[in-house]
Amino acid sequence: MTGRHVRVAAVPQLPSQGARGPVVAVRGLVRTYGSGSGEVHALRGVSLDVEPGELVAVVGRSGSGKTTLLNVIGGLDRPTGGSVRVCGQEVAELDERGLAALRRDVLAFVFQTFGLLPMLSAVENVGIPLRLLRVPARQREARAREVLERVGLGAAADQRPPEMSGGQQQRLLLADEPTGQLDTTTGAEVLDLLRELVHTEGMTCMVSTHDPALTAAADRVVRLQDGVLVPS
Ligand SMILES: Nc1ncnc2c1ncn2[C@@H]1O[C@H](COP(=O)(O)OP(=O)(O)OP(=O)(O)O)[C@@H](O)[C@H]1O
Repeated sequence: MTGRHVRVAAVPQLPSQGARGPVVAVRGLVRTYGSGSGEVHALRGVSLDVEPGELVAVVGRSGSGKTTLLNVIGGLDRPTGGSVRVCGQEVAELDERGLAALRRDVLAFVFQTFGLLPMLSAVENVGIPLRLLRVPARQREARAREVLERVGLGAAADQRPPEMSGGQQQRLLLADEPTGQLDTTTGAEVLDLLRELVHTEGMTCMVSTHDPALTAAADRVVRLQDGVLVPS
């Protein structure tokens, strides 16, 4: 899978993040692609709650609907039926401005590699492709700083992307196979950072993964099979 693209729609008024109840409440979620003989039933009635501060791993075979589930929860894709509430807000009711506000204030996405990993500093993010090429750490950092200087971001090198500054509690991180294409060491680092965000900063996190180490670290594992949740 690849990160599919953002379609943004506006209820800028999001409910208070201090509100009680689950961060994510999914009910009878259906997502069907195409029509007629080409219909694909990616999600066929999924219901699920994610409580504040939980790290939930979504597992299942390739094509079982993991990415679709995260994309619909994050408002990157629209449901065909059912309901998704994030911090009490029905995501399908949000228009472009509302979804933009949701992303700014409540949730963050991590896609498979190469996207910005919100928990890493700018210099670490820029260094990811070099890391995958096994460029040694010092060289990697020097090159990443040079690139940031060149684009006028030298001063931001050690900052994390602002939307993840950690100032807010009860933020939702949706991560689609965050360790999918990383080597074991880098994958373990990302996993440590995820744990830290959830356990010390109180974030709520849903990850889709095929990675047993990530599954083992989760508070709860939910399994998708052909678009439905099955006992894991
Ligand atoms: N935009 C789309 N148009 C048509 N079919 C799609 C689209 N997005 C997903 N699908 C189909 O929906 C089903 C679920 O796909 P999805 O990417 O959610 O699975 P996944 O569990 O994330 O797989 P992977 O582990 O390979 O990432 C698959 O059959 C896929 O081909």
